Amino acid sequence: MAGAELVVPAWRSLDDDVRSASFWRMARDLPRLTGHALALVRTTSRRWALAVLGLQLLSGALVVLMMAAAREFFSALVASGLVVGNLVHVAPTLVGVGLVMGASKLVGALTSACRSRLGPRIEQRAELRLLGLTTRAPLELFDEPRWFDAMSRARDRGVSSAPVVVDQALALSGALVTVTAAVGAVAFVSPALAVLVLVSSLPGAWAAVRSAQLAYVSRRRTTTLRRRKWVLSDLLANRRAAPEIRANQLQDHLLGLVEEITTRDMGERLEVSRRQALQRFVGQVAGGAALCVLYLALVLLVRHDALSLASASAALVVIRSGRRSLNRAALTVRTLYEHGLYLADFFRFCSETENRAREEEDEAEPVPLPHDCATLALKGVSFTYPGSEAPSLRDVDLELRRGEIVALVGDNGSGKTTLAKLVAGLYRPGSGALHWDDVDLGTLPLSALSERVTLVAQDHTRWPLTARDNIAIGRPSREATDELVVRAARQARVDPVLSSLRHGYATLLSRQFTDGADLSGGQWQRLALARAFYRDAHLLVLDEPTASLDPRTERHVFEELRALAARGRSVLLVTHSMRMAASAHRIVVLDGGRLIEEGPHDALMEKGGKYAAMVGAAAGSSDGSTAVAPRP
Ligand SMILES: Nc1ncnc2c1ncn2[C@@H]1O[C@H](COP(=O)(O)OP(=O)(O)OP(=O)(O)O)[C@@H](O)[C@H]1O
Repeated sequence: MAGAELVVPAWRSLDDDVRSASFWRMARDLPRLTGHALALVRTTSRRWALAVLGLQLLSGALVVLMMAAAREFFSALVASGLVVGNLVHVAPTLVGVGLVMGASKLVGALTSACRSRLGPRIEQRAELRLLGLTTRAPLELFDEPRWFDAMSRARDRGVSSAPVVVDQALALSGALVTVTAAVGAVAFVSPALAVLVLVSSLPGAWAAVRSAQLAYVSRRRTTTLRRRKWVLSDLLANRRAAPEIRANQLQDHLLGLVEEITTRDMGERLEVSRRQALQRFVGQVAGGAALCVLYLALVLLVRHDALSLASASAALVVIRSGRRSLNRAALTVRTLYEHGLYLADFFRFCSETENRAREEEDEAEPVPLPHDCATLALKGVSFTYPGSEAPSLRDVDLELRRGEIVALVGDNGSGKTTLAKLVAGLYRPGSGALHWDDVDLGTLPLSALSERVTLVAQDHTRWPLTARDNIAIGRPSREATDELVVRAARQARVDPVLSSLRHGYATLLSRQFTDGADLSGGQWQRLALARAFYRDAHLLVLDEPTASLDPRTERHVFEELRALAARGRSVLLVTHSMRMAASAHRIVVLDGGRLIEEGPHDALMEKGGKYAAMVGAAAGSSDGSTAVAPRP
């Protein structure tokens, strides 16, 4: 593991963009990147953004006012000849300076307060937009590495960059207003001095940008390293991995790996700090020299009567704040550019995903699907996962009739889960068609079929919700009465377990939260079944729903399924349990993605083909699946 590299994420392709970005390139791209931030502001926090901009203009006006107030003050001071008795005449001008300074601080504080109102709103907006897309995107996109990578990038960096970009865009506009006001005020008394102010700030700005650039490039270089550390440290503190780590005494080995990685990361960070310190030093020396030149120019201007002493002193006050703002602007541009790239990436991902989802919906006409269905038929269905070469299903013809339990059996990888997912409306077939009676489902959105189906997936989710909600989310649109929830729990034989929890059905099923509880593997499986029973859909697609159940519960669940079938529901049951399969009305055998046998247990046993061989193998096994339950 130590030597293995994780896949380098695609977003590292931005490295070169950022590393090689000159100021001119940034200046060219910035309007486009900040445009994205404005789009977010428009739809979330327009009022606060306008308040910030208004306050920033006010702050610019205060800089000019400061110059005037400081000049008045220094003029009065010079006029007083620094005689103590005359100083009283200086007091009003000093009060003026104090008032402008106070107002300036107040406006600064208000600006920060308004800016801080924006970030959380924007982040929430971006996050909800992303999650809205990830939960609605067609499932096949999750099988496309390129899309998945873009999604991780948008989630990991895009969402958190959104508030940063908005904040930095506002910070930049504020800094530019201050710089313009300061340089304008200085230019009013001496244009040459204004040019000098700008030039003398360059070394500091250069050092700030280079330092940020260094940190960024180093962070990118160590991304893979840090991801490996996260993966490992997550496992070292993970509840599920904890028993295995202890039982197999993996502690020292795993800690050794983490130490190796963190040492490399630390070395890189120390090197960056060293180079940053050097750059800061060079910048400060050059900046100090430039400042000396500036002061010298001021002295010369005063000496040659090109500038009054009062104006020169006032200019000094304003120059300080102008230079500070210029340095801030340089840093802000850097951060804005970097995060702007992530945000642009986020928007690109969102619009591509929206287009893909729209294409999927557009292909389909909104023809209403009859509620009930006598036969769901698959006709010549083939399917290949995105990015795979070999098809997982080949030319499958199959009918699922109302009131029938069909067991789907076959070796590992024969295509059972894939077929179940197609029947559940999660994928469209690559070729062939699905018919809901005489409605071709290819003409409908996939969601039309999902509405009529319930799926218990092989790796069903253990929702960190209360026991009650774990069942009720089976159909969120229905009002979850106690009666309905408990009935579903009883059908899945999980009611006694849930009732005996500390807070009964209100117990949170996650040990990651205080007072939370956990269930055994089989109990979680019963809960997943309860959710399916609660959903009460026309067609139940169950992918190995009893793999973790004890034989008595398995038998009970099968009786429930039979009762559902008697009420006109259809059941597609993916199973490795020959006992369950034998009890189904019909058995379908898949092999290498092809349907090779189909019929009731007795007929298939008589045929002596693949199914009979599987039953024979199970009979010879010690997994307890030798006994074949009574057939319907
Ligand atoms: N998301 C995926 N992307 C690419 N190939 C996949 C994907 N899921 C499954 N496959 C491939 O499709 C084939 C059928 O897989 P499927 O999961 O349908 O088999 P299965 O019969 O349910 O197996 P098992 O009994 O082990 O659950 C396998 O070759 C598998 O490698």
